[in-house]
This record gives sequence, structure tokens and C-alpha cells, in this order.
Amino acid sequence: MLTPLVYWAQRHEEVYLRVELTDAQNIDIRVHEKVLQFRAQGYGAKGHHEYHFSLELLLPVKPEVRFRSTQRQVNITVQKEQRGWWDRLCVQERKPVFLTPDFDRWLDESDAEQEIKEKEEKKKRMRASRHKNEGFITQKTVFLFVYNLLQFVGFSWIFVNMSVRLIRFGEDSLYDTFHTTSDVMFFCQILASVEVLNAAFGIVRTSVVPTLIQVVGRNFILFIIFGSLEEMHSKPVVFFVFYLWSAIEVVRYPFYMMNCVDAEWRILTWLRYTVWIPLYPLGVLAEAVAVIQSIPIFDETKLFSIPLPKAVGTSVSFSYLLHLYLVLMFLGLFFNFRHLYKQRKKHFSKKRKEN
Ligand SMILES: CCCCCCCCCCCCC/C=C/C(=O)SCCNC(=O)CCNC(=O)[C@H](O)C(C)(C)COP(=O)(O)OP(=O)(O)OC[C@H]1O[C@@H](n2cnc3c(N)ncnc32)[C@H](O)[C@@H]1OP(=O)(O)O
Repeated sequence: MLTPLVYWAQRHEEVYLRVELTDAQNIDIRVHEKVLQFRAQGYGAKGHHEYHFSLELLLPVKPEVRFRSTQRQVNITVQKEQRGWWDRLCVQERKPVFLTPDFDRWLDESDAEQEIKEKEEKKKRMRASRHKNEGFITQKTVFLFVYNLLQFVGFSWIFVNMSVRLIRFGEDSLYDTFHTTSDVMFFCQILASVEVLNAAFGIVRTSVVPTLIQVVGRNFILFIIFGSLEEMHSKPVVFFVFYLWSAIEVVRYPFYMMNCVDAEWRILTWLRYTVWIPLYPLGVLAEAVAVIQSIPIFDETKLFSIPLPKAVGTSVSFSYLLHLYLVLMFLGLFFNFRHLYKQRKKHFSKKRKEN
């Protein structure tokens, strides 16, 4: 029987053996109490043969043997029955001629202790960062869930209030929408600015620009066109704008709430990624009507007009800016329409792949 070259190293709980045998086949390794027996065919120091060795280890090891055969060697790992540092590998003091320390993995006892400490430190750091991430994810989830819930409650109140009034008072309800719902709408739209920050800080997987267009677009209409002109408050266009805004939000925010808790209601997903198709153009159209209706009022009241130097003239009416804004609105509509179409495609193609 030929004996291969064997390199060994240890840690407090394990013994490592590296058997120099190329393309090892029919590997048979047995451990019984303190004796480890190895047998295999392969290319060793004496060419391609069957190689064998047996080691009577200093102390008992567990019978389970882990080994991995690479092209050049067989790496064996056995677990010590008792954790501790061995003075030598074998019972006999004189080591077998084929056995050599494995200086690639060799550590003395203090270095091995240090290695254990470093491993434990690393595990502690990973546990702490995992807890921190879990903590952050939990805080983020709670924050988003509460935010979406607030928006859902706010827009639901607006939508239901307007629907009930429309049923009860018919056409008359078109004239006092601003008076009955603007406080809640102001709250929701000011709160909606958080969505730009959510996108900017990566709290949600969405881009900043479409969110900015959405929030700036709506708040311009709400605070400038409606909020700053008393004459606009009783116009029916307020009803259409507020109804179209709230019609999407009573779908969008529950969709986000489900997303926060990794849940999904398919009809809600379908609605979230479908109702914007008619609502967005209608919404921007209603907003454009509001802007156009406000132009003569800004011209008359000179509100927000830009004063010019005496030499040049009196002032530039804010309505010039509103004409530019009308163009911006349709550019913003096109940009967000395309963005939502991409989101819809992404979501529904992901669903098709999952089914
Ligand atoms: C640069 C400034 C320029 C200013 C110029 C202004 C010009 C203005 C012109 C345009 C005016 C428009 C005014 C608005 C009109 C109307 O609203 S009309 C009524 C109908 N409206 C709508 O349908 C639009 C509704 N709004 C939206 O859908 C969004 O605001 C959006 C930004 C337009 C698109 O949303 P987005 O978040 O990008 O897509 P989603 O697929 O929904 O989300 C992406 C992922 O992010 C997750 N997420 C987003 N927000 C949340 C949240 N709050 N909580 C939890 N999760 C959230 C979402 O779940 C998605 O995650 P994944 O599923 O993992 O992808």
C-alpha cells in the first residue's frame, strides 16, 4: 500500500487534513473513535495508484467526516469530541513520515483564539446591522403605512363627502366644493410633499421627477389658482378637479398600504395601474380649464403681477406665466403618463412571469 503526503492543522474544535492526491477517485474515509482511515485512487508521489493511510489521533473525534476533493488534493475536516488544543495530532509522539504541518492553515493556540474572537466580533457586527436594518425597515414600513393611511382617510373623506353632496344636492353641490372640502384637501396636498422626500431619500422605489411634477402640479392649482382667488372658490371646475384627484387617490394609497406589508389585492393593483389612464388626462384637462378661467381674474386683480421699472411700464400680469404653465402642464402630463405606462408594464409583466 502506498501512502500519500498528508498536511495537517487544527483549531480548538476541528482538525484539518490536506491529502496530496490529484484526480482522487473512490475516496473512502472512515473514523472510529480515535482512528482515521483513508483510501483512494489517484495521482500521488508514486504515480497513479491506490493510496492509503491510517492515523491514531491523540483524542477522540466525531464520526462525521466532511471532505472536498479538488483536482489537486482532498481536503478533510473532522470535529474534535472535546473542544481544546492538542499538543500533537497522533497518539505516538514520533509523527509518521508522511505527515507534515499545513503551514497554509497553521495557527498556534493564541492565534487560533484570536481568530475565534474576530469571527465572534464579525458575527456580532452582522447581527447588529441585521437588527438595525430590520429596525429601519420596520420604522420605514410603519412610517409609510401611517402616511398612506392618512392620505387614504383624507381623500376618502373628500370623495365620499362630494359624492353624498352630489346625490343629495345635485348640481348645487358643484358650487360649494371648495368651501366644504378645501381644508382636508390642503392637509392632504401639503402632506403629499413627503412623497418627493420619500423618492429623494430612496424610502420608496420611485423617481423624484414624476413625483415632483405630480406634487408641484397639484399644489400650484390648489394654492395659487384656487387658494389665492376667492372668485375661483365657487366655480364648478373645483368639483371636477377635486373629484378626479380623489378618485385616483382612494385607489393609489390603499395599493401602497398593501405594498408596505408585502400583501397584494389583485383588483386593487389592476385599478391602481389602470384608472389613471382616463383620470390623468381628464384631471389635467380640468386643471387647464381652471387655469384658463383664472386668467381674467389675475389680469383684473393684478395679483402676483410682476412690477416693471417706471421707465418700461406698469407691470407684467401673472397671466403671462399661466400661459406658459398651460404648456408645462401638458408636458408634465406626457412625462407622467409615460412614466405610469412604464410602471404598469413593469408590474403586469412581472405578474405574468410569476404566474
Ligand atoms: C420638475 C418640476 C416641474 C413642475 C412643473 C409642473 C407641471 C405640472 C404638470 C402636470 C400636472 C399633473 C397634476 C396632477 C393631476 C392629477 O393627479 S389628475 C388625477 C389622476 N392622477 C393620477 O393618476 C396620478 C396619481 N399619482 C401617481 O401615480 C404618482 O404621484 C406618480 C408619481 C405620478 C407615479 O407614482 P410612482 O410612485 O412613480 O409609481 P408607483 O408604481 O405607484 O410606485 C413606484 C414604486 O414605489 C412604491 N411607492 C411609491 N409611493 C409609495 C408609498 N407612499 N408607500 C409605499 N410604496 C410606495 C410603489 O409601491 C412602487 O413599488 P414597487 O411596486 O416595488 O415598484
